[in-house]
Amino acid sequence: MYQVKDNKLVLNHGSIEKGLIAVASGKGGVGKSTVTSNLALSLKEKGNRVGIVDADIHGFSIPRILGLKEEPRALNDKEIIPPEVKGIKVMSMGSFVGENEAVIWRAPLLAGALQQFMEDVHWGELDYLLLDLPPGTGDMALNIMQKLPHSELLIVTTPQVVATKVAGRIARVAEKLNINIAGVVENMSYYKCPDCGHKEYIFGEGGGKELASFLKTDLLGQIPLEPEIRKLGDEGQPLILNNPGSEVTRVYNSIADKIENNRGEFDPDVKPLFLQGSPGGKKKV
Ligand SMILES: Nc1ncnc2c1ncn2[C@@H]1O[C@H](COP(=O)(O)OP(=O)(O)OP(=O)(O)O)[C@@H](O)[C@H]1O
Repeated sequence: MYQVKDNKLVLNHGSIEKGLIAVASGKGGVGKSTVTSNLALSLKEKGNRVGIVDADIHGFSIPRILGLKEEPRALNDKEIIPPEVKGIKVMSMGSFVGENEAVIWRAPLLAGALQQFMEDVHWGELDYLLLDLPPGTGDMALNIMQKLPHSELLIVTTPQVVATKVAGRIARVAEKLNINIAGVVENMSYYKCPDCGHKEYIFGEGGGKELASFLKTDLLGQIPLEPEIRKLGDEGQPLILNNPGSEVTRVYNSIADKIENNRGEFDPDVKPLFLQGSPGGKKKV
């Protein structure tokens, strides 16, 4: 699917220079796609070239959140031009798999589509490619991680104990596959009263921190529960572009900074095709 050369992932029609980040969650609905979209924009605002693969076959939400209307364009039967929205190149499985197609049929399609996305899409030179994984530890998320051993796992969870427990499971799967963990993002951490500033921990407190310490990784940030995130997400206007001075934007920018600073090197000895027991794909430097 790609080769590692000069500390880059070299694709047929492009390259990934800094990171292939797989965004995962144990449970659905914790805000994985919202985090993927806003983080992609924050990385882009810092001058990075960013692409997203929406592989969440249970609900393709990236196009809605980013306000993407355009479809990918086929140059011929082997080359695809990805649509671009707000400076981000996006390929969504939704363009290839019917909304009403049964999930059981989608799994094999997903594996084929992912390969096609990596091999046939004209990504050009990217700094980051973010993958919005299907929620949970099911075959689909596993399959993607196996095929992309140079990816790093970014885990999104709410502070709820049950959510962090399930998120922990996917991290352990990643560990078995020797996939590096980029860190944990806690979403919907608290609601701050706009009048008095009091913080209400609606989904409990401390889950993200606990999960990060259990996985020996970093808690990269805690994103508040903010009605504007939902509203703007539904309108295709992600919050960080619309409210650059907000606390939420500040948290996203700080997560993006940490990702930039923790950048490792792609290990050329790891081959893209999964081999049991092969070492992790990105060395920390
Ligand atoms: N911090 C937040 N504050 C308020 N609403 C949020 C926040 N994060 C996400 N949401 C909202 O929660 C809902 C679920 O978010 P999203 O679709 O990103 O979740 P998901 O984990 O990708 O879901 P799934 O993978 O199950 O499709 C959306 O309506 C989104 O706008």
